[in-house]
Amino acid sequence: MDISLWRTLDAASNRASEGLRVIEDFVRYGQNDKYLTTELKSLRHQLDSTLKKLDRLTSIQSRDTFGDVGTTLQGKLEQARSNWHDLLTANFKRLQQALRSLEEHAKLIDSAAATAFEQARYQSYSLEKMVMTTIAASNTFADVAIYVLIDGQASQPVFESLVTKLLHAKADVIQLRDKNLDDRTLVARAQCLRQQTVGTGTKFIVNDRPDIARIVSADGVHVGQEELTVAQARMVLGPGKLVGVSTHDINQARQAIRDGADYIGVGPTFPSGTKSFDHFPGLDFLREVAAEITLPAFAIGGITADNAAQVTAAGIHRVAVSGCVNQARDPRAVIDSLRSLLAG
Ligand SMILES: Cc1ncc(COP(=O)(O)OP(=O)(O)O)c(N)n1
Ligand SMILES: Cc1ncsc1CCOP(=O)(O)O
Ligand SMILES: [Mg+2]
Repeated sequence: MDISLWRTLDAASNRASEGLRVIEDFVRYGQNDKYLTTELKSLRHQLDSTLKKLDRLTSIQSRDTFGDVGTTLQGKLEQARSNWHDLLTANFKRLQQALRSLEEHAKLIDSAAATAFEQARYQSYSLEKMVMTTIAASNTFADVAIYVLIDGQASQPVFESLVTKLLHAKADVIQLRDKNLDDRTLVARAQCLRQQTVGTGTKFIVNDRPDIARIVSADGVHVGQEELTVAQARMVLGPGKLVGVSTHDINQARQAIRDGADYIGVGPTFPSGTKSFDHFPGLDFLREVAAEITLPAFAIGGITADNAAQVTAAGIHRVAVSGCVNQARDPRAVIDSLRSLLAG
């Protein structure tokens, strides 16, 4: 066996492990994201077990750091990482390049190991998407706590007046959710909501209908478990838009992360006057999400200023509400009290 092959495998395996460690440390200590940390750790273990199968001792013995012509060739950008995006991108690249090098060189000695490196590389692409989307979404929703669902109301003027009140109350997100209006009226309401929200800082999401969200240039769409997938919604909406998905158990919440959703709705939490349910994942589900997921999560279902403290006690500090705001004589007062409860 050519010693230069072992030397290459040694260098590439160190590079892969180091890149992966940097990403894992960032997600673990910087983001406190248990789910993503677990996924990264599982890739690290998978990689370690493949490396162990290769002859590790021979590769360490073939190491020649002082004789490595590459140690003094440092790219100008290597010591410059201006933000989390650069840092993570550079380390995912390092990981993926090292895995490709391991794969190609392992082909010369161990085809099973080569296949395992290839699979690890594909997994790293998925992890990159999950990590980058989660961190970007956490930034996008950093100051977002109150998400209000409204229907199209009895007429356009009534609708406009409700939206005006919600904007004065500084609702962070308004979702247009109407299951009864015909498409043309729904588009008209959506256009009106777009005009009223543009430039206000309040995000505008359309429920169920990526097509309508696209027509009116909404900020995004919300889809349920039986509707278009996150990927299909993005295909319709185009790039740079938000896609949220409803989740009712922890596996759906994890899947939403793997699918690249920008946020999740978690619930139903309590019985709701807006929509009826016969199963309530409730506060236990909120606790599960809070314990392992940092993708922005909005508790939904029957939430009011009277029970919001239970939501925060479960570890969730964002809510999606309908009845308690829409039926209030003073929506602003409800939003203000929700906001202070969620901040506490
Ligand atoms: C923020 C948010 N979370 C959950 C839902 C519910 O969506 P879905 O399960 O598709 O049910 P419908 O709202 O379509 O009846 C939501 N709309 N928004
Ligand atoms: C659409 C939806 N999905 C789960 S609960 C719910 C309705 C939320 O409205 P409310 O805050 O009035 O319970
Ligand atoms: Mg839906």
